[in-house]
Amino acid sequence: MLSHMSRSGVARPITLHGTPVLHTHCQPVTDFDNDLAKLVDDMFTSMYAAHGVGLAANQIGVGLRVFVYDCPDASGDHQVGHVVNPVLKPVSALAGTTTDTEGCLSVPGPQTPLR
Ligand SMILES: CSCC[C@H](NC=O)C(=O)O
Repeated sequence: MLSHMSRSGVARPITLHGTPVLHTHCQPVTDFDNDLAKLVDDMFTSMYAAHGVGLAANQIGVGLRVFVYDCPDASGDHQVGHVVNPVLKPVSALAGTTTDTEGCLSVPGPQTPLR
């Protein structure tokens, strides 16, 4: 996989709320092949083009369980990666809390305070 600074992906349009792919369960990835690598590269390029810090595959119209991120952590260091077939689990109270705001590239405009 290329580093995020030298990716050769293609920026695809961001899918907006109301588009069926955003309202349908995404499918697990079963083939870890060049198509997946190209998808991840396109996702990074699309995310950066949209000035985002995270992007799911269905936000560029692909109904697969994949997301990419490039977020500063609490120290300001960028954490960059991609996740395939994520599983959501409750976070321990020991994980601590933080405050920030969050929006969604597929719902342009609103920002919600987080804690
Ligand atoms: C890590 S939450 C990211 C939220 C948003 N990305 C997708 O909609 C963005 O602002 O990039």
